[in-house]
Amino acid sequence: MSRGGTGGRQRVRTARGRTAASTRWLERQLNDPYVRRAKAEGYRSRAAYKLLELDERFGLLKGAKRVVDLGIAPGGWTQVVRRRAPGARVVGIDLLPVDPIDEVTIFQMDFMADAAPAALMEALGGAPDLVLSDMAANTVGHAQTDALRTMALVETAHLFACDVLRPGGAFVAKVFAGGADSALVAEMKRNFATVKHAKPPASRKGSVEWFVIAQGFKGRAAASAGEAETAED
Ligand SMILES: C[S@@+](CC[C@H](N)C(=O)[O-])C[C@H]1O[C@@H](n2cnc3c(N)ncnc32)[C@H](O)[C@@H]1O
Repeated sequence: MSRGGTGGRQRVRTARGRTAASTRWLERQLNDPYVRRAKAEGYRSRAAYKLLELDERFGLLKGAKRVVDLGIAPGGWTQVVRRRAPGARVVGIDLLPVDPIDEVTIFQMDFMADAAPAALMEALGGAPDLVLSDMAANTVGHAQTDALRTMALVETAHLFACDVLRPGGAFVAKVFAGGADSALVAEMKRNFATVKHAKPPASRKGSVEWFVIAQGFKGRAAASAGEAETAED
């Protein structure tokens, strides 16, 4: 009886906490110029502006013919790709369902599943010029665990990119807490001509989100040589 009573109070407190959090979220949405712009310009998410800004700075989409979008939902980044690289073949994957986007193949699937890379590549029909990853692991509220889970996604996305990109291609991934860890950056530097970190203006100042931009893929031979070296270390 007393346990039930305490649980009841706990539930009320949790529900109140949730209501306060959703009120704050709603206020932030209403005051966010990127949310208003996304609505006016027909983008599904404010995240679209992050890719637009990264593209302005790094010229990622110029001439892109094949693009993979990891963590595509709800589709803002892919809309940017479709507008900036019309005619590009785009495939995307997400745990969540995504409303269809013209001429884009979308898998509702875990990117970490063994079958995911082959499914993406079969639908793409050739080596991509660009692999994008805006994936973020669902947070569990424990900072270290959350960072590790997101880093696992970035590492897997990087391995995938090195397996499939055409030479000269590029890889962009969301990372947390100031950047990719130093071992991963070193690995990327072996595989790409340039590796930079950026925080586009559309990325909320208070968030720990950054992006790593690796351009000029050196080709699978360089990537495999790096793997062999690491195995011998
Ligand atoms: C920030 S959202 C992407 C927003 C998107 N770039 C846009 O512009 O609309 C991150 C997405 O990554 C997805 N995600 C996280 N882990 C994933 C996984 N293992 N496989 C596939 N998608 C994943 C989440 O479901 C979420 O929809």
